[in-house]
Amino acid sequence: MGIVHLGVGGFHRAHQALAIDDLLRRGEAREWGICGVGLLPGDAAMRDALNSQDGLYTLVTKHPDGRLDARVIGSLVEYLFAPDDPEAVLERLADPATRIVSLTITEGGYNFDQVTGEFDATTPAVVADARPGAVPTTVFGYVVEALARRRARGLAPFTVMSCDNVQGNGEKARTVFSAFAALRDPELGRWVHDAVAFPSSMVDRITPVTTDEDRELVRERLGVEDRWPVVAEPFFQWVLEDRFPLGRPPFEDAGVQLVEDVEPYELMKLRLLNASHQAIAYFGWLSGYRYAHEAVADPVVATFVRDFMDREATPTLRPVPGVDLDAYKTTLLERFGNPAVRDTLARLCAESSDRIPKWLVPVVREQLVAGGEVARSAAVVASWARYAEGVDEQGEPIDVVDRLADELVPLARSQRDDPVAFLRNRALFGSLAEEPRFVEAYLDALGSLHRVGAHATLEALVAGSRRSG
Ligand SMILES: NC(=O)c1ccc[n+]([C@@H]2O[C@H](COP(=O)([O-])OP(=O)(O)OC[C@H]3O[C@@H](n4cnc5c(N)ncnc54)[C@H](O)[C@@H]3O)[C@@H](O)[C@H]2O)c1
Ligand SMILES: O=P(O)(O)OC[C@@H](O)[C@@H](O)[C@H](O)[C@H](O)CO
Repeated sequence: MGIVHLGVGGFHRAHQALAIDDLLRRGEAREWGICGVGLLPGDAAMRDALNSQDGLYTLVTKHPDGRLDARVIGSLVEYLFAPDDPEAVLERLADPATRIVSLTITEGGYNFDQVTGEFDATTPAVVADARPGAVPTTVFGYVVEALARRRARGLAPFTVMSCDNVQGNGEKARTVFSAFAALRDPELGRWVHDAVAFPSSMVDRITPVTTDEDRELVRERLGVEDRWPVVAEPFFQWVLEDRFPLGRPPFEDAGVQLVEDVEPYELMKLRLLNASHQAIAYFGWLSGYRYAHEAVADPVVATFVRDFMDREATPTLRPVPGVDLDAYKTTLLERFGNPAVRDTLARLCAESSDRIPKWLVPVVREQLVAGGEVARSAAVVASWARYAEGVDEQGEPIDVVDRLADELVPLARSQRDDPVAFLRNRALFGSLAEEPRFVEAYLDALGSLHRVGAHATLEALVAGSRRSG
């Protein structure tokens, strides 16, 4: 087992585990099987599912015309649930056979301040993990204790490969893991910073949450009783920096693009795909849709999203080697529109406070500096603020799933009297509430959302774009 993966959710099982499975089938990655690890209490369900079926599961690829491909993935050779036996996880990480530790721990998992980009050392679980002799509970505690053990044993550090939708995910991982290590010991912090490789990557495959219908589909069509299959769209992309001092699987044989500089690809993906998901999510929900494909089948939503991509996101990108951006954007809308995938707007609306600041706010900042357009980005932020009120346009409750919900919902409700209230949250938006051009567009959109609702607001924005050419 050469890889330990932390955060075995849907995405890892549809992406990296597939790539390794491809290589194993070709006989090319025998020493690169994956040990999956779950760190959070909620991962007990994955432990039970995977361990009851020898780590095997079904990956179902859903094509837009309704065709399905299904295969059993066998690259997860072991699964450890860390709360059951923290020491077993630490020793698996410290084992000389472990050469890569990969991560899909979500954007929030990196625990950094959204404005300064610095590691947040005040989180209670982090404070606890930094104490001498602590039994870890966080990703920081596990990875850094394992690195410290390797160092003490004269073993080279493993490579930490982040596969999360965080810009500069490798560098960000270096920042947060070395900052945590420095809390334990400044010298250890310097060593983690300098001696550990943190390649960055761009990863892409829309992987919705598995539903009971998916389980039923696997049972009916394939005759397989699978406790936790995973479903995904056909599209697969992985662009990776080739910095693996202890070696790596021959990823290129599994369709991975190995490049010197992943940043142009990351910016393209996070600002065109993920930020557009945010553009679809709240406006879509408030307009009465529940699935991404339903929302983009509405020409007003699709035109708004394409205008956002063309006029606000694209001007902030760098040239992307070998990519025709126009075709990329057209393909994105086709992917969002795949009716078979049934990606829920609820998934896209969750954990907004970890997504909007990371994907959309950087677009706004760059557009403000360059004198570019910001009206659509401002409207997306306003649509989140309206959604965060927790009540829809019919007076029905909205389940706001966000680690900051307790703080954000009252703030959003107060904006009926104080319209800039939500935007003044500096931890999320920095100084955006002091940018007159942005604030004007934001207040226009929020006022319109309150007066005429989400769909009419989008119609006006789209019509405004046509008038201004
Ligand atoms: N689903 C997709 O379409 C997709 C596509 C590309 C990239 N990704 C990346 O993968 C991440 C996970 O997506 P998913 O669909 O697998 O989600 P998921 O909910 O199925 O799984 C998330 C996993 O991350 C773990 N996790 C969450 N917070 C953590 C924390 N603070 N510390 C340690 N572990 C933590 C959970 O325990 C779980 O194992 C996304 O946040 C994104 O960065 C997802
Ligand atoms: O999973 P998250 O939190 O990074 O974001 C939600 C979606 O935008 C995301 O999962 C996309 O579906 C994915 O990034 C496509 O590759």
